[in-house]
Amino acid sequence: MDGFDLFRKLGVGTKFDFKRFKSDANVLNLLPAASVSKSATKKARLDADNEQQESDNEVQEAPDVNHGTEKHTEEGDLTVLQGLKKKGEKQRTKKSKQSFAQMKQEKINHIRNKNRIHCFGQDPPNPCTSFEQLAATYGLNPQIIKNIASIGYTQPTPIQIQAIPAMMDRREILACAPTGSGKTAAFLLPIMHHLKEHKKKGYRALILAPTRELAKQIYREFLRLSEGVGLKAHYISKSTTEKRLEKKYDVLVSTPNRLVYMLQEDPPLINLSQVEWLVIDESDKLFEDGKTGFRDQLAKVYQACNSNNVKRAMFSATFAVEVEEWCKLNLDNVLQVYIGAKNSATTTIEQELKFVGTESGKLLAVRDIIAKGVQPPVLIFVQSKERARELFHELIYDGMNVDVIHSDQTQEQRDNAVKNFRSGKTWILICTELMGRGMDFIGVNLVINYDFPNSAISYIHRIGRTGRAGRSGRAITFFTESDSMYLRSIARVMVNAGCPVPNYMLDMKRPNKKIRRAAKRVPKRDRISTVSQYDIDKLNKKRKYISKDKGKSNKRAKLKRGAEKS
Ligand SMILES: Nc1ncnc2c1ncn2[C@@H]1O[C@H](COP(=O)(O)OP(=O)(O)OP(=O)(O)O)[C@@H](O)[C@H]1O
Repeated sequence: MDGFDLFRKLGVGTKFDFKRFKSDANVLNLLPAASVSKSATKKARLDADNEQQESDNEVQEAPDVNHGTEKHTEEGDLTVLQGLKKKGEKQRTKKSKQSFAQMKQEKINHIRNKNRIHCFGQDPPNPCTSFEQLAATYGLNPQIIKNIASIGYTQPTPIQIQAIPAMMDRREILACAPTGSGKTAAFLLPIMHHLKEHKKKGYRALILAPTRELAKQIYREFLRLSEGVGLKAHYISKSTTEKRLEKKYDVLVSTPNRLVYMLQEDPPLINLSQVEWLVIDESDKLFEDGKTGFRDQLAKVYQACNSNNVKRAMFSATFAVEVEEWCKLNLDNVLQVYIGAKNSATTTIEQELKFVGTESGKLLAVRDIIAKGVQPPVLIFVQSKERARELFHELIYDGMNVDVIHSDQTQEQRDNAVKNFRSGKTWILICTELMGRGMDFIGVNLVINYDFPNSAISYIHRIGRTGRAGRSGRAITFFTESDSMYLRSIARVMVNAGCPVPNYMLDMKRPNKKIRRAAKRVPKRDRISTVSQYDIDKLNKKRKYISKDKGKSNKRAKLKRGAEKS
């Protein structure tokens, strides 16, 4: 066994620093030969450089390479070594860069998979998994980071992880994430970052929401997150009509209706030409046509936001194909961010369907649920303001701590209803679709769909008032035979969220187009009353008869008086 063989045996699994132990290598005849093949040279070079990432085999192979027959001078060998080193260094840098990029991408993919983040669009920015990382990467104001911490947000939610970096990069986005998953902060934080400080330029960001209550809630969240930053936000209430207010604020939160009214005044009461960010919350709702939607109003607002550099962001818990198509056509290099499956309910909600037979069965069922004990606050959804009033009268008569909110009330009444429910003064709030979207009442434990929702989308939003921000919640949906044709779509939402549903509901035939269209209209239902519909009809008939009779006797009396006068 010669010196080389001995070296080979002992050197298995070790790395040899040729530079440091050059004289030893020389003695053992281990220095590389100039005539070795290209690949062999590369291996030798990598070993010589004591590269950490090299495999043991390669190290083992190195002496073979050096086992040349040619004799060299020490200087010549050194030159070769240096040349090899330079070449190898480049390759190594390239290789390590590649493997670093690959590792980084794997990490990013892992973060996205773990948080069920799906991105569509060119070059999605890297997700940021902590608020500190946002500060480090984008220079988010430390005061905002402080505010986030004092509110109690310890880490970003999945939509915040991906949508905040996107908006920080000034990307136009379409974002869909489940109810209660923190979409509001996802768009407010980047806006605050871009606007930086108060400027007397007029509104630089506009946020639209379908209801005044939601607009006010977003405004309040903005105040909380931007405290001490100096930015000024304004929420348009009915009384705001003064143009001079404009320069005082940086951010405007409004409903489309109110804004369009102000834009259409002559001269317009508001100027939106400075708007840099336009955020549409509940975008699928605002894109709806007709009486319940805001599509026309939205078009007018777009026209008014006529700055060249306006960026748009759409957020909602539910997805509509029309919105996606519009965004693809009209937004610049749009990035679509979806969390989880599209149009799915939050998985922290325990969902239940309850067959109640008839309309009167609903009243019995709701009384029964409450009598068995519920943990307030509780929200009860009905399909119309008339029914909200009717149910309210029934439950208040039972002595329950209940209130009602609907669009026929004054703004003050509505504000009080929300305030009392938020503060815990009211335990049960009866509401219409008005409260269905976006409202964030902390800790709603139970949502009762007294009237069956007329779409899966409406269902997802209604039940999404509970189980927010990772909390658990419960939703009970009453149904009668007349609701059976819409059962299938709700049952599917439930199954997708992991809730048990009887098979027959899933096997039901999909209603045809005509029925689906009809389903969009509010179905006619019997009055909500302890007195049966039969008795109500009988009572109404009797009332009619009495009033007719009264009319007759009044006529007779008049004639009698006339006769007496003459
Ligand atoms: N990072 C966070 N950590 C903890 N809680 C958060 C975080 N971000 C937001 N929240 C809280 O989560 C709740 C829901 O947030 P938000 O109202 O923005 O939900 P949303 O996704 O807009 O829901 P919806 O679709 O119903 O409008 C709020 O109470 C909010 O304060």
